[in-house]
Amino acid sequence: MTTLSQSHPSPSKIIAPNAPQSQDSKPKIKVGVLGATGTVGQRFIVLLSTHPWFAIESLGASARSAGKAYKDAVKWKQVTPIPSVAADITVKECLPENFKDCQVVFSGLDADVAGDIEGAFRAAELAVFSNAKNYRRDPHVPLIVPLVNPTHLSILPQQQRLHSPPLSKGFIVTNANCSTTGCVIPLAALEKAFGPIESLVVTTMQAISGAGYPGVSSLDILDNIVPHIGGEEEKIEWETLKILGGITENEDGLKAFDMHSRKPLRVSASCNRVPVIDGHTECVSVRFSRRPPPSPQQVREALVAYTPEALSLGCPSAPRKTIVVHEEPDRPQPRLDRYFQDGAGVNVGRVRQCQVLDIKFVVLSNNVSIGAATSSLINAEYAVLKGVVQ
Ligand SMILES: NC(=O)C1=CN([C@@H]2O[C@H](COP(=O)(O)OP(=O)(O)OC[C@H]3O[C@@H](n4cnc5c(N)ncnc54)[C@H](OP(=O)(O)O)[C@@H]3O)[C@@H](O)[C@H]2O)C=CC1
Ligand SMILES: N[C@@H](CC(=O)OP(=O)(O)O)C(=O)O
Repeated sequence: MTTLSQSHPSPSKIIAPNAPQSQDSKPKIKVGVLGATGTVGQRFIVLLSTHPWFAIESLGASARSAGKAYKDAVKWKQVTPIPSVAADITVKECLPENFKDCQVVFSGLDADVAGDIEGAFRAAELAVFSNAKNYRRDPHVPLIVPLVNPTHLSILPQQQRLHSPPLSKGFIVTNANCSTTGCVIPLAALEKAFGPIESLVVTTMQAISGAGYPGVSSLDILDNIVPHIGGEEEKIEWETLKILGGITENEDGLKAFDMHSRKPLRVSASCNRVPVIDGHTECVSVRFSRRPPPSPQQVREALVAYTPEALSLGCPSAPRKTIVVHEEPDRPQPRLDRYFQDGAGVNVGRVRQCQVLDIKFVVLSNNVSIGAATSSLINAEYAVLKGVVQ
């Protein structure tokens, strides 16, 4: 259910040139993929097969797939062939003892099972980078969009200390819902340049691949729009606050996410499923706290100038251009723009004045790449560079 376009740029074209030599010259870190046969799992396999720091060691999925060679277990939907480094690996059940040679696991697990499995892997001292929603609301688990708030990793020592027994290497880091991710990256750029955003109204047009494989039935989605995606609007509304909020230290010395460390941001989201294979499009309107608000041209310049720490630090999977701003009146479009930079950045267009709030624009993000697997990878790269994963 993914990536049917023929226009994938080669991953080598997006590798940032500034990855520190010290990491490149070290032995590769052995990693596992949980949910390796799924939509997100397949994207992990493609990205990891050429990764400069990580090497695929183990693959996990359900009991239905366990015991089979990966190439026989997976319904491969990528436009490139199954990478040879993964094709003959025997898929295992998602039990920590099957992943004991890994330092890191990436999870593309179905949310029905991700909670228990990821918790068991953390308890077994594995570093877990998850796409699933299960731990996102946990007050000790960072919810990280790597091009926005990687510094929230600083809560991990507390997560490890509060675990019983305390952990030395195991932890869980989550990334956000794919629609939240696409929206929050331009918002972060705007807040950096112009201060707090007071209100946000967002309407999404979400791709079919967001629902995994086999996903939405063809009879439901062809020639149609489905104006409901269960739980999605609520996730966008609270995840945005956790990501853009700060971390404070309470009187008891414990760190806590502070979703309201700034003037509370009011968010209203409306979510729709549309007959597009990959790429979520979102129509966004914002009101700034600061008066007068920035002009559309100032907004365009701020979006283009946004440079996240993940890029300047040298995370190899960080896109060179975090936000591409289109000038054409009919861009971005999923079919034309979703694979630019291998889907690792976001595309913004139609930046203009809003007669109700201040500014409105359209954002397109690749839900399977920056909305899922690529974000997990950059989170892990950042953690390596910060010495959190050794
Ligand atoms: N698709 C997207 O755009 C995004 C998805 N996500 C999240 O990422 C996760 C994966 O999504 P997606 O790839 O779309 O889902 P898929 O349905 O395509 O894949 C689910 C994966 O979970 C595995 N699985 C299912 N049941 C079990 C089990 N009992 N034990 C072990 N493994 C199991 C499946 O293995 P098997 O093949 O053996 O059944 C498969 O590998 C979900 O939590 C989703 O919400 C987040 C952001 C974006
Ligand atoms: N619900 C999203 C994808 C997803 O799985 O989101 P989450 O990880 O927040 O459950 C979509 O359908 O496009």
